[in-house]
Amino acid sequence: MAPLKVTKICCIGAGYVGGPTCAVIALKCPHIQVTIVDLNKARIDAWNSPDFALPIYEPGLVEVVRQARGRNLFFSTDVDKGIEEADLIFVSVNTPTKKSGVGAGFAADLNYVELATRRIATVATSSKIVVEKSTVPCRTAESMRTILEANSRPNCRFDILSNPEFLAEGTAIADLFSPDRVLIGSLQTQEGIDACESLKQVYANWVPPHSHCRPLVFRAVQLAANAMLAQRISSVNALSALCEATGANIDEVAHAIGYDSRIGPKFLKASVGFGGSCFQKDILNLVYLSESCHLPEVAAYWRQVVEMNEYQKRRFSKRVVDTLFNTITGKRIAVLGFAFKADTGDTRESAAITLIRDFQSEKALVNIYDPQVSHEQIWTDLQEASPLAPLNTIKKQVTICKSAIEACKDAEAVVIATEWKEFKDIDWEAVYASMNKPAFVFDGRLLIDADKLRKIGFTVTTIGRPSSTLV
Ligand SMILES: NC(=O)c1ccc[n+]([C@@H]2O[C@H](COP(=O)([O-])OP(=O)(O)OC[C@H]3O[C@@H](n4cnc5c(N)ncnc54)[C@H](O)[C@@H]3O)[C@@H](O)[C@H]2O)c1
Ligand SMILES: O=c1ccn([C@@H]2O[C@H](COP(=O)(O)OP(=O)(O)O[C@H]3O[C@H](CO)[C@@H](O)[C@H](O)[C@H]3O)[C@@H](O)[C@H]2O)c(=O)[nH]1
Repeated sequence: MAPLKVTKICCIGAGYVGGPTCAVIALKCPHIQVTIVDLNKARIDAWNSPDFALPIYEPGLVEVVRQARGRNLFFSTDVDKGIEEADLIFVSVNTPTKKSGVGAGFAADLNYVELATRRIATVATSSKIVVEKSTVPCRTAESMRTILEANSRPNCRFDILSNPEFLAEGTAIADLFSPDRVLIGSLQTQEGIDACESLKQVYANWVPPHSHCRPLVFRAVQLAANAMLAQRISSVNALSALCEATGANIDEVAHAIGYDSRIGPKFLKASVGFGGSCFQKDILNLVYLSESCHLPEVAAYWRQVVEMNEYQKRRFSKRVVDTLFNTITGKRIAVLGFAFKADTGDTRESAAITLIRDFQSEKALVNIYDPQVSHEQIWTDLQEASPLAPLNTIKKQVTICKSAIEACKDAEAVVIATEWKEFKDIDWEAVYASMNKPAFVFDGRLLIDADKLRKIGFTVTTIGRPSSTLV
């Protein structure tokens, strides 16, 4: 039998991966009906909102949804109908770090994957290709297969594929339009190979053959890729501490290192610490996998990447306090940026959350501005970071502002926590005029022209460079 030609796709999970990924599939494959389903009604309503106020901010996403929605792209809370109608189903649900039980704090919580799989088994009355898109540990496909086969109806077969997603937030649409690679894993049976071919044909609508559809040999490849990327940042951040202590400049060091073609120039930007929903979670997962395989030295090696990241955040907060004459009690600090990186509204594991919690515990007053993160999200994150403090108490210390200029007014210090381009172009003369003196700027993202700001009168502290008095 020839491989199935996919005509209807369902994606379970309308989040940062499921939404953009399947919206792009719909755009590029007008002959395929794509339905993205989620249990979260508010999220689906936002995807369907008449004014395209989508639940996710991603450059280029609105344009994609605008073209495909209502044509061959649909968003729905009717999970069962989506499953029933589809011939290929992406499982793109969240896999957060487990909070309790065996592996708490390290292992991935696979409960959402299992629930989605069980739902497919319960609802499906015809054969399906089920694609594991979420980041999951090795052998999850086998578990899914066991659940599906144990519960399937007669004449209903399920072929399971692994197809990890490598998009980065902020550049998701560009990454999806031109992926570096598409990996697909399947059983090496004729049915598995055919299912793989069916998914390949979907991607072949826009991904050039040289970059697509390499067979997946090791499901942990995504954990490995993320661990290597995060390790690069922790390495450069460790060097940034040395640069601050010795009088070197991390940007110059990174630039020089990047000329070595074996190292390359990308992902060498020192920062206040990496964030996002993936790096920490995936490394902790790798630590767990290493420990489960009785490889404690390997586990310790990867754990150190996360510890260095925590150290980097702590070090930065301490530098702010030290520079402001060893106390920030009652002082107003403007934090510019709350998202974990620029061009996203996502705040998961954002370094800004840790910095603000540190400033709060030093009894500072904090003004926050971010161009994309909702106020509601900021309050939720701050409450989660300080669970013992009532929200009202937090609100007495923290103010969310409508612009960077407003946040900086009457502040003693400005802290750049996210590299939003607009912070580069602020009227820094006006900011200086509105601040208390001496006016300090702490650049946690190597974003601003420190010399220009010093000329205006600011005392500038930049990650990976010695303090201004030494420059
Ligand atoms: N965010 C990224 O940049 C990124 C990139 C690559 C891979 N990943 C991986 O992709 C997966 C999804 O990540 P995300 O950031 O999109 O998560 P997310 O939390 O933004 O979205 C997951 C969605 O799944 C929904 N969901 C959970 N269980 C469901 C069920 N049984 N039925 C229907 N809907 C259900 C949730 O309501 C949520 O809206 C994770 O495994 C993650 O590690 C994420
Ligand atoms: O030189 C750098 C590059 C990144 N970062 C920080 O690292 C974090 C992660 O950035 P990035 O990797 O660009 O974003 P993510 O959306 O987390 O994407 C990562 O995680 C995804 C989920 O697994 C993968 O699909 C992507 O390939 C992988 O890059 C952010 O806080 C960045 O600010 C730095 O500090 N310095």
